Amino acid sequence: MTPESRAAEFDAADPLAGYRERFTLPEGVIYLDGNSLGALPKDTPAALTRVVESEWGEGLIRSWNSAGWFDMASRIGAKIAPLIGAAPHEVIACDSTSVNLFKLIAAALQMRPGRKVVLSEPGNFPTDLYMIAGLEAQGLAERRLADRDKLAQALDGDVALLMLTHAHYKTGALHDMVKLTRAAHEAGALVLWDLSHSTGALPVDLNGIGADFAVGCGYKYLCGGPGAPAFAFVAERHQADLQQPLTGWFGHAAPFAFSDDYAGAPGIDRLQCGTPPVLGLAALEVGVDLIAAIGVDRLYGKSQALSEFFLESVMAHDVHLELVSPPRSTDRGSQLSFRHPEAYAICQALIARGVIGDFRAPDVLRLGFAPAYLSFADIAAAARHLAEVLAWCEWQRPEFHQRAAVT
Ligand SMILES: Cc1ncc(COP(=O)(O)O)c(C=O)c1O
Ligand SMILES: Nc1c(O)cccc1C(=O)C[C@H](N)C(=O)O
Repeated sequence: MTPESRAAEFDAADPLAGYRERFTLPEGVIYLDGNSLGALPKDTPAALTRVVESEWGEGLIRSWNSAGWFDMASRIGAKIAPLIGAAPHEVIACDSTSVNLFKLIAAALQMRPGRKVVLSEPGNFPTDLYMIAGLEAQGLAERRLADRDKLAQALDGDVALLMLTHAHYKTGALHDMVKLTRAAHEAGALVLWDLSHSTGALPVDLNGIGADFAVGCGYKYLCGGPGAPAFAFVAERHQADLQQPLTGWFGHAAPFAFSDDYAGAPGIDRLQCGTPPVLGLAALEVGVDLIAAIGVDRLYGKSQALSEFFLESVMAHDVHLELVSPPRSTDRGSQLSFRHPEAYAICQALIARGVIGDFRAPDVLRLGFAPAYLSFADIAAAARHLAEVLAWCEWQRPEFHQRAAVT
């Protein structure tokens, strides 16, 4: 049986197959980069048009109240909450992941006086490490990096915060959230999870594991669009004492009292800073609604099946690439990464064939399997394209070696 005929059987039995129609996917494109920028939900343009033409155009400033603009950040946060095992009042959609990291690292440091170390791992997503560096330059933090198998040992009495990305951006390798959260708490440290590559693709149970803080992107599996607002989670038990450093007026308990003195809002709203980006939030809400309607457990099941089927299909074509993702689907996020010295050119050759994956320096070809809109036929076709690119050394063509600014 060819991968294509197996794919036809899988697609026929796939309960999520119908959701593909809810997304705009260009003809001739197999999109394996939904882990970087999620596809466009078909309902998004109309939702944005409504917000622009009716709420902004007609409602003008009245729409802050009449169209619910004031509550959007917490309303969308509450919709993200069940995807990550949080209570509705523990999540807010705001700012970028980088900015939310800054706020929560600083808040955590303040909650652990006498401790300055923020522990993470080398090779974590750069912005996570850079945000620690920024606080280090202010004299507020001390960065400590330990390889993933040595993290538990590195948790000593100086560590204020353990900060890790659940699904690694490059390899997809998952951390054991339960074990590491427990180890950090036993050492008296707090824990901040970056869920950028998990949210909307695999289930996470923040309250079940007793996590303190979390952040994540809105533009990946949540399909909120380029530059979509991110989200932040603060466990209820920390909300009353949380002091975040970006004390803008939208995080004030009474912004329209216009007082000279800052007083943080009582709950998760304290994490807000300036005026929320209403258009970005409007697009994010459509993506979150759609992903929540499909259900994260079903998405996870399909994501595992897609990546397993991709591996099976490339093997059927006798392709042998070095897999840098964990071989078992239960140990990885919704992606597969392969190492090859010519990974960049291979990625470009695939893009020229309409298979959009991405390259992560220096030598990783990363293929994301966003389960909401990919079919098994896509996977079979992508595997065949990869096999042909390699067999025909298509990547050797000089045009595939010219590097673009954004990869
Ligand atoms: C793990 C992780 N954290 C953070 C980010 C980015 O954060 P921001 O939205 O601030 O660019 C990304 C991707 O860009 C990511 O993969
Ligand atoms: N946020 C991105 C951007 O503005 C341009 C290009 C890529 C991105 C990404 O999201 C990269 C992504 N976080 C990654 O895992 O590599």
